[in-house]
Amino acid sequence: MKTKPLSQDPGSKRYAYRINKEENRKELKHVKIDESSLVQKGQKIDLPKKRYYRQRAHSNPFSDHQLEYPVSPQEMDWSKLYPYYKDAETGQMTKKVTIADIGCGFGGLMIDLSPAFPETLILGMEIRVQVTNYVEDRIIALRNNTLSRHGFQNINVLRGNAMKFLPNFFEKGQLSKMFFCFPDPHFKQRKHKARIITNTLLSEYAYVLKEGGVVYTITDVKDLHEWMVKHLEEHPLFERLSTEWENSDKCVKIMRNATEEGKKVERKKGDKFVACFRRLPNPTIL
Ligand SMILES: C[S@@+](CC[C@H](N)C(=O)[O-])C[C@H]1O[C@@H](n2cnc3c(N)ncnc32)[C@H](O)[C@@H]1O
Repeated sequence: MKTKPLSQDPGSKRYAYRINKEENRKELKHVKIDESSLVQKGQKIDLPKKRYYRQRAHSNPFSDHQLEYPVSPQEMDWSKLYPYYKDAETGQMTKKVTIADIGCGFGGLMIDLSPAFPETLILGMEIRVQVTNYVEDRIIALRNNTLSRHGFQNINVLRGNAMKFLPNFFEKGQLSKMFFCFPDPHFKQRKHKARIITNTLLSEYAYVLKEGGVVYTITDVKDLHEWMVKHLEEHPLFERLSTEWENSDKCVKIMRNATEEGKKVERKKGDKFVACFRRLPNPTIL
């Protein structure tokens, strides 16, 4: 007889934990947590525990996942993700997302970028369901636990496939920074097409990035680093930034140490290869 995975077995601890967190998430995901909300009154929300959100290491970016996405950026209701930035009178957002962490994993980068860019909206996009749920729960807890100083209102996560739907979420030239931290290496040659940096995808990234915007990449896999550098260098709308630039940029510093994968590499004393590229101006068409 086939046994149910732990996450679906009503008797398991993980099942109970997930149900409990899901109810909390449903209630708090889209609300502006403020002094009047129930969770206030000095109550802290525990940070989520990763072990209850386990799922497969990879999700096929070519599968037809059941993903929600807007038909165009104008249809996207950002106030659900950043309720703090919705103008109460006009109902309009006061800011747009300008930093994206592509394949954000467990969200460590956003959490460190949040106080470094307190006036900027930052979005993580992640394809795996349970990992996205973890980041949502982490942000709910952090927002609640730093209520008095309005902490972490400027970050959030979306479940989405960045290889398919970025132009549905972002207008042309909307982003100023895109991060690709420790992307899945897809080692085998026949899997290279699943890498998140390819010629075609770079044109989409160039579309959503503003002129002068920056693509940040970091990986511990030398072959992937060389692949990303090669494709970015070959693309007419990107130019590599110097090592001096990298050493003086605060995001590079954060990116080296903030992400969960980066911390793993650090513990194993592995290499970290960094490459950053500036989005060049569009050529004038004569
Ligand atoms: C190796 S992990 C790195 C996570 C994080 N950036 C870090 O450094 O800790 C790569 C992540 O990218 C996500 N991912 C892969 N392809 C994706 C896609 N097409 N769209 C969104 N996320 C994707 C994976 O689910 C995984 O969580």
